[in-house]
Amino acid sequence: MALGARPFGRREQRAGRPAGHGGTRRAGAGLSRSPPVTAPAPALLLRGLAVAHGGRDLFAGLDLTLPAGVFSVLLGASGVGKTSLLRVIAGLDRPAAGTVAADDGAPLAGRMAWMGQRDLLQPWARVIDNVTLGDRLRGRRPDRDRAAALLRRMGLADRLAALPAELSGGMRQRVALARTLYEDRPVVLMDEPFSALDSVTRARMQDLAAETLHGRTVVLITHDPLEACRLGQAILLMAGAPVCVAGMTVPGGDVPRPADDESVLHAQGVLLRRMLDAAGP
Ligand SMILES: Nc1ncnc2c1ncn2[C@@H]1O[C@H](COP(=O)(O)OP(=O)(O)OP(=O)(O)O)[C@@H](O)[C@H]1O
Repeated sequence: MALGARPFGRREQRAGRPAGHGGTRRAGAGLSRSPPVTAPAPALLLRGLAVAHGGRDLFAGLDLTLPAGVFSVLLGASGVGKTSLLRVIAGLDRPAAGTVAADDGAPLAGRMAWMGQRDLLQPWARVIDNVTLGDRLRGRRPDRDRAAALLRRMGLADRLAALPAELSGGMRQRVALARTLYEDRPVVLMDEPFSALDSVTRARMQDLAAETLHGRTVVLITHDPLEACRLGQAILLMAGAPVCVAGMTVPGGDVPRPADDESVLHAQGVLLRRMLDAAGP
């Protein structure tokens, strides 16, 4: 299947089905400290976003809709601003202008889980306690059985009592992924969540994430076109300064798509070509 793309443009690139308009919310409210919820996942409405670092405009008047209940995958060259955008969506950074809102009009605070590039594991806490850390911070009783089940599915059944310093980089990343999935939020923001994993483990964790996060609004940053084509239900390529976003046509089929599917392999090739073109000579 051909992978098309709309031309780069600074204004809205709508990815996925239309969504009703809700109230606006200024980013900066911070990530959740409230109890986990299992609730309908909203679309994310980014309107007029402006972000600058060191006198350079990363975003200027960026409008983007991230559709409800599906995986949106962000790709783009190193330094283009993917993490900066995700941090603004998360409310960790405040944009110079613009808003991030849910299309259902309810506040996003309390509905998001965040997995950054750094695993942020607490060095003194054992693996299972790192996974349930959010519950303990909120004064809730941790569900250790659920945490252990997640860790077992991640191949870490024999590491529940280990300290982070006793783990490999890939193991640490899986613990951080388990912590993110454990939070059970309708909106999940993940910055290169599989980057430290070998190919087999990566494919397995992609499968697990697709299954566990089915129906959630997921925004996932990756440098890997195959990952984008396996998981993406909206695939967004960022380029330029200020950033333009191009919505790519996604391969057909449910996610996770098989890595050896002909349409996935074709789409991966087309996407890589687009990334090379966007990077310039
Ligand atoms: N807190 C900050 N202060 C100053 N400059 C920053 C800050 N955060 C990011 N930048 C700059 O903004 C630009 C975009 O950074 P960002 O981390 O968003 O890129 P990225 O696309 O996620 O890159 P990568 O793929 O390498 O993770 C870079 O030039 C970076 O140096």
